[in-house]
Amino acid sequence: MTYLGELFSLAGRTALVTGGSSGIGLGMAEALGRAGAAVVLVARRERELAAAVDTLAGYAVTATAISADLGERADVNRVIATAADHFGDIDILVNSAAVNIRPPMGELTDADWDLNHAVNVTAPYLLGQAFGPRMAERGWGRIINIGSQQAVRAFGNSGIYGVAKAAITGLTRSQAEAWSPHGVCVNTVMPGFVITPLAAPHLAVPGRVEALAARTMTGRNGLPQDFAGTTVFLASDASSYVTGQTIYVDGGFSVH
Ligand SMILES: NC(=O)c1ccc[n+]([C@@H]2O[C@H](COP(=O)([O-])OP(=O)(O)OC[C@H]3O[C@@H](n4cnc5c(N)ncnc54)[C@H](O)[C@@H]3O)[C@@H](O)[C@H]2O)c1
Ligand SMILES: O=C(O)[C@H](O)[C@@H](O)[C@H](O)[C@H](O)CO
Repeated sequence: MTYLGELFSLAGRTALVTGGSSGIGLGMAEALGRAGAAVVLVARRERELAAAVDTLAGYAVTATAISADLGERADVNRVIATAADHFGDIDILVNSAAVNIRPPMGELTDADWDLNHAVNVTAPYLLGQAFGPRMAERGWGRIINIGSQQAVRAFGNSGIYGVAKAAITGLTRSQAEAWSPHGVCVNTVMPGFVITPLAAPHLAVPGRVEALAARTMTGRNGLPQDFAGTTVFLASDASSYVTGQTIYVDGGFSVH
């Protein structure tokens, strides 16, 4: 194998990507698959999942899908119980599924809070609890949790989303402390503003997208493919001494 292959190849690895039917998760799944991993996508809608599997097949990526509502604990448990049936044990876990519930802070309901936490925090926690120890037993693994610049700043009407994203950075550090001694690296990727379906409310506001682009250093908003390199790095042997970290992939948004 070439030097770069030894560092970055994911051949023989299996990755599970939540939110893999759309946006950043789909971009990450494509990157993992094109670097050699077999990919299991988890999201709610079967039609979108099937389309994503087809898209990945176009890049010769081996992929399959599990339809599940990660806000429902029974569904999370089903994912945990069946994930290895497809391509074997999960070596790489990417937690990208999330919801952003946007009423003004004072108008949020208890149900909003519960859903926000179920999808954005509890599901990543439960999946980590299931797969992290198994990776540690096998002596190799990678967990990539998706945070957000909203972990460290208020941003529009999505206050409890920021609470969840701050929790994700803490979860990452605790998982890293627990499993890094056994070859499992755990990191948070922090997007800035990325053009995906989740960002639709911003896209609908005239001038908003341009204003957000101007707040980056690169002068443009993010796209799902901007996460490819960081994802392959964090999923591969190349990152074996990088763990517990909060890694911004945001065109400089967070430091501008
Ligand atoms: N787009 C941005 O600007 C931005 C910025 C910072 C962080 N992020 C984070 O990036 C990640 C991906 O977001 P995106 O922008 O690609 O959004 P997206 O809407 O394109 O994708 C979200 C994915 O999560 C899945 N999902 C949502 N609720 C689910 C549930 N209950 N059960 C199962 N799957 C569910 C959706 O099916 C979809 O596949 C999220 O963690 C998000 O918080 C996005
Ligand atoms: O940090 C973030 O998660 C983003 O900037 C978000 O606010 C999104 O861009 C948008 O709101 C879609 O959720």
